[in-house]
Amino acid sequence: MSFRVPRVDISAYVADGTAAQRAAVAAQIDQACREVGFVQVVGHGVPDEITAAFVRAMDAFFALDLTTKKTCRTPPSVNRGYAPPKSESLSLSLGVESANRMNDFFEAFNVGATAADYPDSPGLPQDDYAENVWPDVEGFERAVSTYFAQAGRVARTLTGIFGDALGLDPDFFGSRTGHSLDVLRMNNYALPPGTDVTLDGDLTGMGEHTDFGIVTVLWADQVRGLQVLGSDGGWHDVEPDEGAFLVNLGDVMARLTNERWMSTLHRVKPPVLDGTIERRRSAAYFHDGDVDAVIEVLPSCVDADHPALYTPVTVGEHIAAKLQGSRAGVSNVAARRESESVLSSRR
Ligand SMILES: O=C(O)CCC(=O)C(=O)O
Ligand SMILES: [Fe+2]
Repeated sequence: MSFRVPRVDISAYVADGTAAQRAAVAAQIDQACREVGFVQVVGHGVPDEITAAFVRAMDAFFALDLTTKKTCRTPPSVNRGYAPPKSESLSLSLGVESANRMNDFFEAFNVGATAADYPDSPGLPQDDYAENVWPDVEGFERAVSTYFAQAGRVARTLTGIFGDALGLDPDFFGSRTGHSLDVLRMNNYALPPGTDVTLDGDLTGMGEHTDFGIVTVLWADQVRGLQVLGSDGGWHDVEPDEGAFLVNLGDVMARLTNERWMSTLHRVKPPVLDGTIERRRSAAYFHDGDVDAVIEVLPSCVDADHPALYTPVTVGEHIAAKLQGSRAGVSNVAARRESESVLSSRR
């Protein structure tokens, strides 16, 4: 069976679609989430100019010299600012050492929702809703913030569809995402000119991982590199369709649905060309949910044949354990179910 990421047009939810049109979208999303965990989403309504200006801003930042970029670093406990190449190891978010004991070579820049963005939720923990650091790049903050708002709007449209697809109370996601921990991670997979990749062995752009939250809205250029683990046990190259966002579910959805929906393993291995890698960029918007929202298996997803696979956890506890792995290098021992699937994919 060939691997394919289904394509779904969500415009019935972005504009005023009829009930029948929306039901058809929800049914397609349900099928994609059960079978693949990744979806090519079109009809999202994000204007091309906003994405193009965002990508230009991202390029301008990554073009700065390393010393300048490093002035935008934050401590590992704060998921903001610049992460230099090899400072993170995504497979440790699952409690698995990277296959070659090398950290991931991507560099990243993170921005996220701050406490000030949620004036109706006083007293949010400062580390989780930290202030952003902005580089001194003309127009960067405006272009990135504009895109951030659009990607967040798409993520919230998607949770509306998820609620319908799962037959939940219309307020289910709204009441768990009023002060959602949202982060936009801009990724640059590039090596300094002249790096001989054969010396570095089996190079990892970004180690195998599942995303942590509810849903991820990914923009990526069309350079190959992203690979998704199929139900056949093989890794498959996936690129976003022209004008589409690649959307995937994170662990919060696997927990809620008792794995009826999939938080699918993926990794990045940029192609090697003439002894070095071809540069690749992506930007992942993570919509994770409120830090204090309790995530427990939906009663509708449990029966005699499907006992609950997870105990309740707050979004904050879950994300903190994951970030301890990827950003601070402390292997996540709580991710037993996920690490088993990584290890079996290596056999
Ligand atoms: O670069 C990509 O295409 C994927 C990035 C990713 O998986 C992530 O940032 O979590
Ligand atoms: Fe990811």
